[in-house]
Amino acid sequence: MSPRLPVVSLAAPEEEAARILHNACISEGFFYVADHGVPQELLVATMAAQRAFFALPLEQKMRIAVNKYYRGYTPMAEETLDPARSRRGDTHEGLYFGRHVEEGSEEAKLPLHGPNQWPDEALVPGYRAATEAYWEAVAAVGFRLLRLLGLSLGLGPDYFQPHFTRPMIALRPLHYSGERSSEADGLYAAGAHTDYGMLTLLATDGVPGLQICTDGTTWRGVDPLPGCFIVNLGDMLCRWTNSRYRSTLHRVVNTTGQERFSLPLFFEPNFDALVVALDSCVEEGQAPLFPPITAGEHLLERYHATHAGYGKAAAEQAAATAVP
Ligand SMILES: O=C(O)CCC(=O)C(=O)O
Ligand SMILES: [Fe+2]
Repeated sequence: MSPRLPVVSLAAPEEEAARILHNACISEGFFYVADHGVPQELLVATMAAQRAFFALPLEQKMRIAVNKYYRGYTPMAEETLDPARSRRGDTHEGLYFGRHVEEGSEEAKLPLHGPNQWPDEALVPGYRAATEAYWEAVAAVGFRLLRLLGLSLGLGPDYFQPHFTRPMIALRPLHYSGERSSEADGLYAAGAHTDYGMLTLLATDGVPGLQICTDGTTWRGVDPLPGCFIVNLGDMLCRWTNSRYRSTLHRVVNTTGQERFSLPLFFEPNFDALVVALDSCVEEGQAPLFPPITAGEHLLERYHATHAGYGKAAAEQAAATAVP
């Protein structure tokens, strides 16, 4: 059995939790978060709502197909997370929900910002209420982790806060089909990838499938730990820390023939947050490994590379916001 990932308890004193977090971030880049305060009933209700939504006929789901703000439904195989190794799209469908941004507002001119699309209340009663409550509760856990991240880097608990005043937090309920993955056929539930952003907070329905690769060669399964989130770092935090903190390669492989549901929440900064290597992470006399980039540009680049439907939506949005 592979050694268990580190556990960061949010009930521990912050300095102690930050130490454990630091060690996890420089080694596995994946860890569990315990004592997070999100009620189990809320998780259960949100999972049940997703099951009900994904069970709808495709035609109903397509009524809220992903829009130019990148909110809404993405059908099976729309995403290919590892185009180099995949021969078909990944065997999952999903939904994107972000922070609500009013249509026509200044903020809605930014790519990825706009109103969410919700399924018809009559078709999936309680869906919106559960999903919104879950979004809020898990985003709050993200803010707790943000304090610990600042502390873990010796920058103080409030260091990252100013970059998260209009955050691009996105919840993405996922449904994986029961189709078995096959490396030989280039078929994955979710192809190997690193996450794009800052932090990902994941809850699953307990069906195994998530695997991580920390040494460049071997894959090991990450089992869900009851009552905990699985949290990992994305490339944005890797850039910010000049690769001190790791964004670890992971994938989802269906070895059981069972369907699977998961709820990743991508905890991302403001669109215009400048992601530039922290001085404390760059050796004297050395150049940073990555040029500065805004969080928004970075995310757009990455979404573009993996989503079939996204190029069109992004182009539409860019054309709509272009200054003549
Ligand atoms: O469903 C999972 O276990 C992982 C999903 C994932 O890696 C992602 O959405 O980025
Ligand atoms: Fe991921």
